[in-house]
Parts: sequence; structure tokens; C-alpha cells
Amino acid sequence: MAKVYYNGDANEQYVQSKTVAIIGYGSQGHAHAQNLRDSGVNVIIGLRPGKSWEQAENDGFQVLPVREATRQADIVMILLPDEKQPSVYKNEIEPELEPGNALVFAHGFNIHFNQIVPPTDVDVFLVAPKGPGHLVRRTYVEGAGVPALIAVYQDVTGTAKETALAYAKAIGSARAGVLETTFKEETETDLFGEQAVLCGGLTSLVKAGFETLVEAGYQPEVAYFECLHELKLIVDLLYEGGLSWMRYSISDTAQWGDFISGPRVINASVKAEMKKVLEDIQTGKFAKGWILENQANRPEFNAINRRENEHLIEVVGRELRSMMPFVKAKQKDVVVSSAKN
Ligand SMILES: NC(=O)C1=CN([C@@H]2O[C@H](COP(=O)(O)OP(=O)(O)OC[C@H]3O[C@@H](n4cnc5c(N)ncnc54)[C@H](OP(=O)(O)O)[C@@H]3O)[C@@H](O)[C@H]2O)C=CC1
Ligand SMILES: CC[C@](O)(C(C)=O)C(=O)O
Ligand SMILES: [Mg+2]
Ligand SMILES: [Mg+2]
Repeated sequence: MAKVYYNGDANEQYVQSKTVAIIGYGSQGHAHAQNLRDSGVNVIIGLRPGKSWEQAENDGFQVLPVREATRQADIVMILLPDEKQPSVYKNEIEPELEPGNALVFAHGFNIHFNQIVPPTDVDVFLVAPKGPGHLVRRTYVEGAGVPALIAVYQDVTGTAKETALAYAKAIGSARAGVLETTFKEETETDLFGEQAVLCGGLTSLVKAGFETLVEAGYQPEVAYFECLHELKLIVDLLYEGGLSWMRYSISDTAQWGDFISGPRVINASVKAEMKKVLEDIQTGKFAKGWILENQANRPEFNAINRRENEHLIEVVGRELRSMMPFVKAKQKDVVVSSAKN
């Protein structure tokens, strides 16, 4: 079994003695910044003027332009959207890096696909939480944490791995488990997971189930509860105790249906398609398409996003959730956040 690092394996001194600049204050940025601060680390935020700047200041941080934050920092964590990182890096971060600084990522995309080429005199590593940023913060506050991967790309100080582990501990990840990997493995598995299983696979499965029921004449509200709302309750059981714990809790009728119908739906052809998705990631085809889509101002991304937001499952879901204050998303603007700039 792979070595899994926990709190006792990491020494927070490697980050507590440093100034960490968190560049970006979005999903991951706000979580890393707040968790690091609560772990006793000196954190500054690098941003452009705008909504996030105001938010970070309201949360009590010193906020500076990216160039200035980089200049003051020993450790620079880039938590900008992947597609924005290369130009911000080139214009505002690279000119201010000093020998011995650490350049850090939460995802290996830009290093692995050569969109950012760092100088040879800085440490380069990643600390990639295996969970959404808002949960990185929420679980930390609850005394838990989200697991993370670390990987060292360049180690000029001789302490890059210790610093990565310390950073992972300070954001709460070493409470759950930290694995060492490479930029290649993190990038390819993360892209595969989000496309084939966690995000793309899941939303397509949920919509296909919902549409099948609605097209057969069942009420959309019933289909919503069955195929989307209950999913969280089932996934909570998977998270707590794996497949067997979920199967213990459901009825034997459901378990029998799981055994005989699950493999009919997610069959060999689905797995064959997953292999093609993985191949597109490994060859760089996916990365190239995403980079070009951004250079063209996201015409396809925005069109699909608009269409998805108008899907009946979303219309019905918004209505039903408005009666369930306990499940309301805290971010009111998620539906219209397609044109991030
Ligand atoms: N989202 C997640 O949960 C996960 C993300 N990651 C990785 O973490 C990194 C960050 O992703 P994520 O947190 O989703 O990013 P977000 O889209 O949430 O980040 C947006 C932040 O970047 C700022 N920003 C955007 N453009 C600029 C710019 N030109 N100059 C300065 N600030 C800018 C925004 O500020 P403004 O308000 O001014 O627009 C905002 O604060 C990525 O590498 C991603 O792959 C890894 C694991 C999970
Ligand atoms: C699953 C999506 C993710 O990889 C994540 C939250 O881990 C991301 O890039 O946001
Ligand atoms: Mg991920
Ligand atoms: Mg990802």
C-alpha cells in the first residue's frame, strides 16, 4: 500500500516561518487562505481589484496586487483558474520570484502541459486537495479535512517535500491523508476523475435517469427527488463506509437491482469510452481543446452552460430547493458564473 502521510508526519514550521501569498480568492483560494491563517501561517492575498479583493479584505486579509504579493512572499500558491494562470504568471509573478522561493499549484495542468515554465532556481510543488474548495474550508472548521496529493517538480532548497507536507497539514488535509504523486499522475487522474466520474459522468447519469422517467410520463418532481436529491444521501453512505455500507443501508430489493441492472447501464461500452477520454487527456488533446476554447472566448462552453442551466431538472430543482432552506447553496451566483473573467 502507498505511504499515506498524516498530521504526525508533517512539521508546520516549514510554512509557519514563511509568508505565503495566495494568488486568487475563489473556491480554493479563500479556503487555503483561511485554513492557513487559522493554522498560524502569515498569509497575504494577491489579486486584481474587484469582487474577490473586496471579499478577502472583508475577511480580514491584507490584499495586494499580484506583483506586490509575490514580491513579499516566500511561498506563492497560484489559485487562479487554470486557463488564466499562464498570462498572470508571465506578467506578474515570474518577474518577482526570487531564488529559493516556492512556486506552488493545486493542480498540475500548466506545468504538465508546459503552459508555465518556471525558473530553475525556485522550488516547484503542488498541494492538490481532492475536493471542492468550499469543502476544504467547511471540513477544516468542523475539525476534519479533505485528502490531498503532493508532488515535487523542482527542489532547489532541499526542503520542497517537507514544505508541501507542512502546507497540506496547515490546510487540514493531513487529518484525512496525503499521498505523494507526480505532476503527471495528479494532472491526468484529476482530469479523468472530474470528466468521467465525479462531474461529467455523474451529471450525465443523473440527467439520463431524470429524462428517462419524465419521458415515460412520471412527474418531474418525483424524478428530481429520485435521481438527484437522494443521490447526496446515498453518496454520504459511500463516503462513510464504501459500497458495502451503502448496500447494508438500502433494501435487499435495491441491492439486487444494483447488482443486476447497474452493470447493464454502466457497461463495457461506457468503460471503452472512459478509456478514450483518458487517452485524450494523456495525449494532450483535451488540454489543447480547452486552451483554444479559452483563446476564442469560450463560445462552446458558454452555449452549453446556458442550455444546461435551462434543463428541466434545473428548473424543477430550483423550485423544490426554494422550499428547503437547509439545502440552499450559499453561493447565490453559481448559475450565472459561466463568463468568469
Ligand atoms: N475548484 C476546486 O475546488 C479545485 C480547484 N483546483 C485547482 O485550484 C486552482 C484554482 O481553481 P478555483 O479555486 O476553482 O478557481 P476560481 O475560479 O474559484 O478562482 C477565481 C479567483 O481568481 C481570481 N482571478 C481571476 N483572474 C484573475 C486575474 N487576472 N488576476 C488576479 N486574480 C484573478 C478571481 O478574482 P476576481 O473576483 O477578481 O475575478 C477569483 O478570486 C486551479 O488550478 C484548479 O484546477 C484543485 C482542486 C479543486
Ligand atoms: C472534481 C473537480 C475538481 O477536480 C475538484 C473539486 O477536485 C476541480 O477541478 O474543481
Ligand atoms: Mg480534483
Ligand atoms: Mg480538477
